[in-house]
Amino acid sequence: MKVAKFGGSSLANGAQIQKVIDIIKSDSNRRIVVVSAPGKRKDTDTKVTDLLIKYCNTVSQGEDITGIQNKIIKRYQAIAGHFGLPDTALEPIVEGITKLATQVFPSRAYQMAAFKAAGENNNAKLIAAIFNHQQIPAEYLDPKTIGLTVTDVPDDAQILPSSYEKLAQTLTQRTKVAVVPGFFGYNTSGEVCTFSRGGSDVTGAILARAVAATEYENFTDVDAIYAANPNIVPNPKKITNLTFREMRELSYAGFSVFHDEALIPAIEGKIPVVVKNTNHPSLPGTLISEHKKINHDDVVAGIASDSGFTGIYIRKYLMNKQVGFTLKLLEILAKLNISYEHMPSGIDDLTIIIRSNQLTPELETQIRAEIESEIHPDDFQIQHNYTMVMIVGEGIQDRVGTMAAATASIAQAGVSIVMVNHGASPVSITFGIRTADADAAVQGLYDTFIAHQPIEIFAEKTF
Ligand SMILES: Nc1ncnc2c1ncn2[C@@H]1O[C@H](COP(=O)(O)OP(=O)(O)O)[C@@H](O)[C@H]1O
Ligand SMILES: N[C@@H](CC(=O)OP(=O)(O)O)C(=O)O
Repeated sequence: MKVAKFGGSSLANGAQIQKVIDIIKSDSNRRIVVVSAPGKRKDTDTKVTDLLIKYCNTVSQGEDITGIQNKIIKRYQAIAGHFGLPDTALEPIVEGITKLATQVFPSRAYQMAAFKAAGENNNAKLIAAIFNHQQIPAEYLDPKTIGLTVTDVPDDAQILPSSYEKLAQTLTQRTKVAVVPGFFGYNTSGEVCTFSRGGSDVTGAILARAVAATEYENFTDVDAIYAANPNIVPNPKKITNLTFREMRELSYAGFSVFHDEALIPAIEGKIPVVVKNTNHPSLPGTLISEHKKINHDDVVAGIASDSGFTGIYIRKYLMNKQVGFTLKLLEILAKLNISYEHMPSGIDDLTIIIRSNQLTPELETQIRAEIESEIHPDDFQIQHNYTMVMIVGEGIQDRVGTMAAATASIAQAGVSIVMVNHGASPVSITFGIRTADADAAVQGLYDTFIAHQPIEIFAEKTF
């Protein structure tokens, strides 16, 4: 059995959904279909999820909702119209979207989650109706009915491991194609909680693990995963094969084509993931699996970059002799509910790198005050606008000369490196770069490691 997830770009209008129908018809193993909300029809368009966020804000502010409500309903109407669906098929969708405005929620965060989730939920209902209309026996399945229970975090939920058993029971041995909305589940009290943005990939991976699928197919709008973001490097090379570890690092560091958290269920269940193009489904795409054949000339599989990081820099002489120093620092962050991403350290210096979106000006003031009073640093700075640039490849750690080639190529691009994290992961090296310089660094690394392979590797050394 295969689980096929279709992203917003594959479901943006009737013509795209026709391609989805053809894909489902062409392989009877595709039994579970996970759908996103309708995405952008062209660059200047707005995703339905973003329209729903606006809708929720308009409701909260007590403003006139007619315009935004109609805009959302029209997206579904246009799709239904393309397939000549009867009005009765659209009624529950119109009702669902209209009802949101008057529903009462335990808090603003749950309200926003329910609005966002309505994008995928109504699309799944509509697509199940279209499948049936096109003689594909299909049924819409609510994440609540199938047992997709998640942690109680309205906009960044995680699957509860105990869900897998119920999901396996409810999803296997169905005679019809199951159409499941991506992006959300329910907490144990029955409230909608979404995954983070792009999280329909996560739903697909969870269901694939639950049913021990032979493959998790992730259909999108590119022929493969490229060795660098095509919005940064023109015409990058396609990647045929990646390991789970490589993909996890690349998606964490900015390969937005596949959600980084979606790798976890795939890794746990050893489910091969294939990223394919809905517009060219006969192309092989990129296979992500536990192992891959290592080509010794390919030191680096991909180069990713992600902006939006902040460094908290601390210098404290004899930090290395102080028992519990780092613990004290991390306790301050934990108390303020801040998680960290990286923590490179020297003898007297330490930088904690966090996602900038966790900070508010008030929190920053609080961090400053707590660190000054608890730690008494000799120097202390909060530095914004970091971008993490990462080179990723199996065996990178063991190839003598990789770091030298990487730093030389960043230098040749005229970029200075603010931070390096090498050795923590056996498959990646991370460079902290000023955001204004990040694209130049990515291009430089791409030219060295991907465009002009093979690079000179002096030897391979393992422990
Ligand atoms: N390394 C990469 N390879 C391929 N696509 C990438 C890469 N990095 C970023 N992307 C972007 O990811 C997009 C696909 O992801 P997304 O927009 O979330 O699709 P979907 O709507 O199918 O979920 C591509 O159109 C591309 O712009
Ligand atoms: N619609 C949600 C979830 C998602 O995964 O969408 P997409 O498949 O279009 O990236 C979002 O925009 O975040």
